[in-house]
Amino acid sequence: MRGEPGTFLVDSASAPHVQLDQVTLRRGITTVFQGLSLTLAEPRIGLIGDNGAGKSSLFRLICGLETADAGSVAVCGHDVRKDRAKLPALVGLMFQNPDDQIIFPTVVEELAFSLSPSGISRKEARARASAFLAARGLTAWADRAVEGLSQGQRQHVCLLALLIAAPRILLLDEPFASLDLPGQASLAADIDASAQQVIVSTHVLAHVRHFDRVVWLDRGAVKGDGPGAEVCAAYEADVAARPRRMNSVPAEMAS
Ligand SMILES: Nc1ncnc2c1ncn2[C@@H]1O[C@H](COP(=O)(O)OP(=O)(O)OP(=O)(O)O)[C@@H](O)[C@H]1O
Repeated sequence: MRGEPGTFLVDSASAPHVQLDQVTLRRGITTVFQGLSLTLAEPRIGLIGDNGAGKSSLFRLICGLETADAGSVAVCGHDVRKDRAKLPALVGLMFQNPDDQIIFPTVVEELAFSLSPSGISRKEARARASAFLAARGLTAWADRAVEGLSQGQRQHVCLLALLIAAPRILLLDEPFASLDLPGQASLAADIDASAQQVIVSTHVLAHVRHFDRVVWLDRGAVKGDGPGAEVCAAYEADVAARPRRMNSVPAEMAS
């Protein structure tokens, strides 16, 4: 159900949703968003766009890691600036780089830490983390040193840490990037099966083409917004029509 361009009307106040109202965000000398308004309420949403379009910045705003210079960001009706204590139960981010997320030396400790906002004891958290790994056939991972895992395995740990915390909204920032094919299939199944709202940023359109909604960001603005098949096709056509880059310098840096 659509309202103004780029916005959706939320059917139920209790459904997980994110609302940005006239958001301006500057990072360093870059204005990433200027007056961006967006309502994200569908259960599965893809986020696509060129390098530097603002996908990670949008996620950082939603989970309170960045503060808007103007405008407001609300998650499930809670202003992210004012209701910070409520955020862990509402929204979680799987970082693009696992090393930005993982802080504990072993897998089980990292997962147990994800449960700390729930207020349970460390012992109970560790027991639940162990049981969670066992239920997924990953008992052998529990005491493994995170630094001894591959990049893709660390990315998997980040996903597990998010799943065990079970916030109402999962933000996955290029989650497929380092995964092998079985890992990608497993993650896609996890996303499909998730009871939570899942918003996925990716450069691999096959992972979001079937979503009911995909948002295409272009230099901080919404350039396409609608069914995944349509928006992905429009983005591909746009890319195909551009002059081919002579080297790998991003367009924003080439001018
Ligand atoms: N730490 C930072 N300090 C200053 N500017 C930043 C920082 N991180 C990103 N930016 C700028 O913010 C803009 C948006 O970057 P962002 O990382 O959100 O894009 P993205 O769409 O996630 O890109 P990618 O697909 O490469 O991950 C870019 O112009 C980038 O140069």
